[in-house]
Amino acid sequence: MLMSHFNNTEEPFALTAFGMTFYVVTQAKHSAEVYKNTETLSFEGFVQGLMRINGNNEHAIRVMYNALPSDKQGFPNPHADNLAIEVLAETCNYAVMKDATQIEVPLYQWTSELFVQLGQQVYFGETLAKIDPKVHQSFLVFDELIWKILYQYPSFLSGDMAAGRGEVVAALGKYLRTPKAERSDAAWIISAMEDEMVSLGVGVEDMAIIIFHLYIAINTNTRKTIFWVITYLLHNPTLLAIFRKETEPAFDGDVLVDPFYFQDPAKCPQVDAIWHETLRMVGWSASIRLITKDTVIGGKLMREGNRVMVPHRLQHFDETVFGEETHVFRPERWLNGKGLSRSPSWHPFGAGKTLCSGRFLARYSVTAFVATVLRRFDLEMVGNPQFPQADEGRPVLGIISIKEGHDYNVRLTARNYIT
Ligand code: HEM
Repeated sequence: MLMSHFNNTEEPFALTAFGMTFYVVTQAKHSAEVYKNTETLSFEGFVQGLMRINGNNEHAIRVMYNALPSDKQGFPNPHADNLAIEVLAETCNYAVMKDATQIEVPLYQWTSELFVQLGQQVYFGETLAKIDPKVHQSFLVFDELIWKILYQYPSFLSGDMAAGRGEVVAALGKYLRTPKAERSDAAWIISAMEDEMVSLGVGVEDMAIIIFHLYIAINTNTRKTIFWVITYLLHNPTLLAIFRKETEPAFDGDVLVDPFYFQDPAKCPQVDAIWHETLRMVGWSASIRLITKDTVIGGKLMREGNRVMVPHRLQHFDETVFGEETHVFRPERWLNGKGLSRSPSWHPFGAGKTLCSGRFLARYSVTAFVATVLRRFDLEMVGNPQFPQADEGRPVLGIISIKEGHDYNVRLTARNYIT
């Protein structure tokens, strides 16, 4: 009902929920005004609010938003881990091992746990998992309940979310107290952020919360995108075969030797189309800005102190832009040469100054993961599960979760044709 209300509305309008007013901007031309206006509409204001809710003190927030030193060095170079049946069985105690070549796992749980563990290892090395082997699970408890923060639920109703968050922040605190020499396998960005925060006088407790926000950014959306890509492929075996075939040249045997191969739409047009269509179907990105001074957008006066929201998901279902039946997963809509990915209505990663800085890494890691799984395993659904429902009612910061009880089992069988 809310969606149809939005769809029928051309001009920005105000929505008051839980005592807070949001101005909602549904038109691409008006959202461009929002992104361009960095003077009176602030993304930082929104994120700082999040930092406060998650426990950062004012000093830490202030120093994090002062200009940083300009002499930064290069970026880290994350790599993917190898997958094997034995590793799978060892790393997930819920997996049912059928024999030496076959295993069954609940797909959402498996992709989430595995990917968060990989992300954690790439950024924090081995140390964080040694400090708390269950930290990735605590994060997932928090991450599935993050909507309670976005809805500003009172603390007496958010104990479960806060407990998950508390465990991750506590582990990060212990990590930061561990002598640096004992965690030299951390990615450059973690180590550099820590050095800069120390030099700015940020205490360990605050550093842990700040790094927790990075942990969220790294892990929340990629794990879910992997689940949805695999789900769409499993429900369309022809497409799955195409994905596997197109990514084949990037492998030597079962080893991924050229992950950049399938980032190129000219070499892998179908992978490109599947990536975009998945983001379109399950992306719930909405840019939110704090209004720091009365501002007019699309002829509507927006009052200082409130927030303006651009719900990109609505624009992604606009049939005048994306073609017929936008509620149906149809990757071919991206193959029609109309340059849809450059459309002003296409914003799965937000836009403007705060466009997601992880968008290339996200595509790289999701496609590398899915291609590697398909290269090494035959994948099939166990039984005949219904298509999992997306939990559209709960806000997230990017990709939609599944509704509770909608996870389903898949069987992975090691492929033995590989040379
Ligand atoms: C499919 C995966 C992803 C999606 C859909 C996604 C989506 C988004 C969205 C919608 C925003 C807000 C932009 C705005 O309001 O203007 C954002 C911001 C951000 N994302 Fe992502 N993201 C993904 C993956 C990642 C990854 C893997 C990383 C890090 C490794 C990352 C790091 C960030 C950061 C640091 C910001 C804040 C940018 C800023 O303040 O300048 N994201 N992302």
